[in-house]
Amino acid sequence: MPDRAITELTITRPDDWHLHLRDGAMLRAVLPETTRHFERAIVMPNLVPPVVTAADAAAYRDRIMAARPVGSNFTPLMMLYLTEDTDPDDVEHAHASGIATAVKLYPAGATTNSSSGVRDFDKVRPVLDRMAEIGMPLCVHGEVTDSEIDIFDREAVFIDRVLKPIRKKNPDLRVIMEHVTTEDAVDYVRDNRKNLAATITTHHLIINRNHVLAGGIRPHYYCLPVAKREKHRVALVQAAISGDKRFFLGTDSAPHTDANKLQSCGCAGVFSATNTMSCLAEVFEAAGALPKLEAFASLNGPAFYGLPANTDTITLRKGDPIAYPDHIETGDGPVTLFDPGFPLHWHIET
Ligand SMILES: NC(=O)N[C@@H](CC(=O)O)C(=O)O
Ligand SMILES: [Zn+2]
Ligand SMILES: [Zn+2]
Repeated sequence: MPDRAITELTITRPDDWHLHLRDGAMLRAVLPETTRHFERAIVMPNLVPPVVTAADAAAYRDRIMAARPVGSNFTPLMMLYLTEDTDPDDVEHAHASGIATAVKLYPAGATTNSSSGVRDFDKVRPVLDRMAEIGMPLCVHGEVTDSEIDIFDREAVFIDRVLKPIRKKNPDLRVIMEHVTTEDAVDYVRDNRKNLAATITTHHLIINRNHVLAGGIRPHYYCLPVAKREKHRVALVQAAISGDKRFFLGTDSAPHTDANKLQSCGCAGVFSATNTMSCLAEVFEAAGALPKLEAFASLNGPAFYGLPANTDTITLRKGDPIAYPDHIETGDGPVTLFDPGFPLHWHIET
């Protein structure tokens, strides 16, 4: 039953546990879209070249801080991009000095700018062992890259072939499966109580693969992992609204210019920073779960990362449909905003 009776909701200010801010002109254009509603975000390290060392992360953090809008208290939480050459001592230094919050595992070739990622998972074992020892979380893009595995099966196969062996060898490692898209991933996280959590994106709560492919190809809905069947979207919504502490928001807002999206081989990524909170309010309202939005967007993430929840709040108020822009301008060209396909009535007051 939808929550029609609730028209106003005040929640702890949310955080985004999976965000792409890019760099340079794109960073300057997209950062205010996140800082308007969010207090903190885990910033993905897949720049070109990637953010690999503690020094890279410190320099990138400085560039983000310098790009913050005037008056913003936004805190970027930095992440190191795991390569086969990553030095465990540098990772420990980044963690101990507060420069980096987590490490990101991209299987080589799995997604945008992942060519420096991991091919041989045994080569990164010393880093993973050290992370388990010091309590530093590992975030994973959970898709295998083998060309013979169907793209719709790559997440489920990754769980069996890569994630299970890593977690078996390293049960103390805290792992976050990023942007889960399948019932299989939801079940795997639910069945494994210890040291495992998952982020869910806004768009995967709203679109299934028909939205991408039926009645014409929709490049702005193309992202990785690619949206799956409707039953998987429903499983993601159930996980998000459950209040289960192991599921939390990571928007995976991933800006690409329209020029890079709209071509014969277009980039993967959905840009949703601007309207994410309004979209989520619609999803939770439709599911009769508005009171669970705070756990998903503001409480479960910091709890898993061992950080305090924010002390500030935002208020969501239901009103006339909001006229969000269909794109934002950046120095690199326009970036199209995620279109949920339904009107957004929830205004965000900060
Ligand atoms: N999700 C995406 O489709 N794209 C992300 C990369 C990622 O998170 O896998 C990007 O950097 O553009
Ligand atoms: Zn990813
Ligand atoms: Zn991402």
